[in-house]
Amino acid sequence: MDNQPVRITVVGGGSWATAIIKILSENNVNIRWWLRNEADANHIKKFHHNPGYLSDVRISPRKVRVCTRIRDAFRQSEYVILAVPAAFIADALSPLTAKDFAGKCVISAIKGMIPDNNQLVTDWVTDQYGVPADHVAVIAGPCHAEEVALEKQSYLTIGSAGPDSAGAVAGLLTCRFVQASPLDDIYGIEYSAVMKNIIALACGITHGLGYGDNFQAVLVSNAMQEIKRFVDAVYPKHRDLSGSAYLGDLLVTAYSPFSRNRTFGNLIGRGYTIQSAQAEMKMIAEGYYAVKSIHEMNRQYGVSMPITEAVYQILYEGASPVAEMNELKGKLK
Ligand SMILES: NC(=O)C1=CN([C@@H]2O[C@H](COP(=O)(O)OP(=O)(O)OC[C@H]3O[C@@H](n4cnc5c(N)ncnc54)[C@H](OP(=O)(O)O)[C@@H]3O)[C@@H](O)[C@H]2O)C=CC1
Ligand SMILES: O=C(CO)COP(=O)(O)O
Repeated sequence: MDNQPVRITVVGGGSWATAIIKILSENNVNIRWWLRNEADANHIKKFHHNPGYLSDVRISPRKVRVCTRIRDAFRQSEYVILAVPAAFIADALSPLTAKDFAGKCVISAIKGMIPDNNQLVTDWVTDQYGVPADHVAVIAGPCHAEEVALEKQSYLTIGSAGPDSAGAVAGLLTCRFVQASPLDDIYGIEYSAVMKNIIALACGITHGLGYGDNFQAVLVSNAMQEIKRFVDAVYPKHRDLSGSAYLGDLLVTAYSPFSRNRTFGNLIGRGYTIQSAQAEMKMIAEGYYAVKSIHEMNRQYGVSMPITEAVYQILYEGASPVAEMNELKGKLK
């Protein structure tokens, strides 16, 4: 049996990248970890903790080599995991060419869209770097980095077009406290993951405005139908949206105090401006960017999406959260 460690590149220095490294490090791996910040990289090399995110997580120097030059991080790896918010991934990978990706399986852990052209990250990777579709996968499922840090039992779903690569990636991400399973609905999973962030913003906004659990339950059930309408219109396929990669991820993001999107929405509902909410939160709420992409995409599809539209109006058209949610109230059942 081949006992060589699996060689993996992880791109991103935030909470999800740190949590993924913790999961992977439970297995027989050799990780090259790229982060942009030189001071953070030096701190990790010296003290074996990420100073900015999940700083309780120990980074094993035996398994993880930290790099700030992305080409170094890509050298010799079999798998590349992308975990930088979608708005910054093009910038992070800009020194690379298709040659750097040759032969590698690329896995997006990003739950957002490329804002410049409203593209899914997996499609963008294929277009930009020529990675074949059967070498691309996504990491999905209801899983907050903070709970991974605490080793709380969690579940991930690995989506890919080809079941073989999803199975192999699921094996790498299964450990004492995480169970990962493959699923062959890469686009459905990816769009659902993008959209649940928008819904979590709506949950946060309404919570901030003083709406209660009764309203929230109706909001989330209507949201599930809204996600289904959109995903079925964009990528029709028989899929069971009650699975944990869809409904489970919507629930955890809509209700968990760890959610970046819910927290951002809550600040908006409490009267913060977008700039002050962004300044208050160190972390990135993907839904802020995604709602613009989905709104623009929906010009083509014309799907009824009252929740997404309300969030868009509040975040991009200066609509009052009170008035917008008052209007939404009448559209839910
Ligand atoms: N956190 C979670 O529980 C989960 C997150 N995800 C997804 O993972 C992705 C990453 O999110 P997450 O780790 O939470 O984000 P964080 O907010 O924790 O970290 C953001 C990361 O982005 C980097 N960054 C910020 N601005 C730029 C820039 N202009 N150029 C390059 N890098 C930049 C930050 O670097 P620096 O520190 O140097 O500023 C940091 O490494 C998102 O798509 C998210 O939806 C998915 C599942 C769970
Ligand atoms: O996707 C997530 C949990 O599954 C993380 O969501 P937030 O970015 O809102 O924290």
